[in-house]
Amino acid sequence: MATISSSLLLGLSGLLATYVFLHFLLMLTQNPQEPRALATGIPFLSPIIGMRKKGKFYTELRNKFNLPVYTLRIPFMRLYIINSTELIPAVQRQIRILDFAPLEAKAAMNVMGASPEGRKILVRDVEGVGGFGYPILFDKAIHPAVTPGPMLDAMNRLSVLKVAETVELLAAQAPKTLKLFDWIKKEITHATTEAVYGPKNPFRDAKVREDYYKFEPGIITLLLNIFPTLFAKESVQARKDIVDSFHNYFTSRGHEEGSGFVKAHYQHKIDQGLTGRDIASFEIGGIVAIMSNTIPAAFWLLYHTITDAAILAECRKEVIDCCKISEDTCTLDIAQVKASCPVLLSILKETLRFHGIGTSVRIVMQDHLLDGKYLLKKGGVVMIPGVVQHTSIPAYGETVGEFQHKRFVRSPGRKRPNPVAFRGFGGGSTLCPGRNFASTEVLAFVALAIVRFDFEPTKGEWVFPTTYNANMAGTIAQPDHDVEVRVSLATSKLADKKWNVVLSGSDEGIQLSAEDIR
Ligand code: HEM
Repeated sequence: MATISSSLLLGLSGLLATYVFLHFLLMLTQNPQEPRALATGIPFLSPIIGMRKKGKFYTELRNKFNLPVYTLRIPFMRLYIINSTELIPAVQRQIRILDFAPLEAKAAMNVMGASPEGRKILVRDVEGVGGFGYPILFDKAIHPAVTPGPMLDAMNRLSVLKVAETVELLAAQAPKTLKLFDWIKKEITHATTEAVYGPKNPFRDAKVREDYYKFEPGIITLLLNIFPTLFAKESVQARKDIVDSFHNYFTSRGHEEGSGFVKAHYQHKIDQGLTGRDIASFEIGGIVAIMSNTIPAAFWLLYHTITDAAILAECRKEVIDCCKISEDTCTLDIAQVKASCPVLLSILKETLRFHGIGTSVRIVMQDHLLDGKYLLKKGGVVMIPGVVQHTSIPAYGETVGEFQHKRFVRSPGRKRPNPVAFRGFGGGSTLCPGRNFASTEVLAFVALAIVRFDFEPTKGEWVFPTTYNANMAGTIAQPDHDVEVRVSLATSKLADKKWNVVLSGSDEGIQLSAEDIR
């Protein structure tokens, strides 16, 4: 008994000594000018434990301490968490001091599975740019292809055409019971990849589609490099198979018949010196960018539009008002939908706000005094959790916890939400370059679905899907379970018309981020 007690005592004293040591280590290495360190209960470990709560961890700390910015200390790393909307522009202005490129290069290395030569290209210096030239020059290389104008119109025209074909096919089969998320995943994958990759689209092969869906859940394990061959075995194998298909695509010059986007991306890879299978490996990043958020965004936009009869009626009217009706044909120009359906557009933004789980990150390249006040130390990571902004009462008012379909409709006398607090497409140097392409596609999809069909839940009532298990690699949470619906043709004066869906050219983008608002 005496032996047990003394061993226990020894153990407890050891624990206490470690605790005291870590506590002092944290205090002594935390500069008073740095943002205050929080979650220090168990030094260096409490933040890791807290992060298991995902976004809730950051909103709880924001609500409890109400600090503009704070520090989380984890082993060998400082995380600076931004709460204040006003500090975001100060972070985003320091493009190379608070830089995403080194993190992007590291993430790309782990997720894409490039060769040693490809990895070197990701991090090497480029004349006139400096280190990490590959990710830094990437945005510039693809900019013309994804910015409003003829190249983007051509890519979007194809995606609109594919979406219209999907809707036509379902109209021919209606009434029909289907699982909403499953259907959207299939159809958005098809429309998006056809528009980007053209007639030799590797995603036409069902095996490639299945490989992508197997690959996606392992992204975080790959990103953090936690023994991926052990813990993300299926993902690693699926990635290899996707790379094989894309290697064939590029070697048979499939990209030459694809969009301006895939051509520009390919040219960037060649200009930066990539060769062989690395050209296909690096495409993994492009595939994740075009797919991971577009599918859940389309699902939630449709879900929020069809589950409330009043909202559905309002949105339907907006879309029908855009239709040009001749004797037997109904022509819908999606450019008109983008310009003249403010409620539908508002639901898209509210969807991205309400279901947004993304975090913008930057690495501190040299000691920096943020906003002249807060010391950020070299090597630290700045994080802007979208969920903190999206639940901010100062930015969105007391109704912030509700889904308000007209929140983003601009009208005189109504205070508009602070645009900087909308992080659906990120912001600053990492603002999503695909936002116009993706938004046009999902708006077209939902606009057509709601004018052509009625949706009824087979359970008799709508059961709002939870998102507890959402994959944190995405920016929009995926639903935990699917929603089964009975789809029938909508009864309206347009029901027996032939549908002609077009996209006229436009140099105007949609106002999707603070950067788009002039
Ligand atoms: C509704 C669908 C989409 C959403 C919600 C979305 C959102 C985002 C967000 C939040 C980021 C990160 C921003 C940050 O870290 O600050 C991002 C990055 C990116 N997105 Fe999207 N995205 C979507 C679709 C697309 C599509 C279709 C494309 C391609 C055509 C695309 C291309 C990219 C690229 C290349 C980046 C990386 C930018 C960089 O690191 O500089 N996205 N997106």
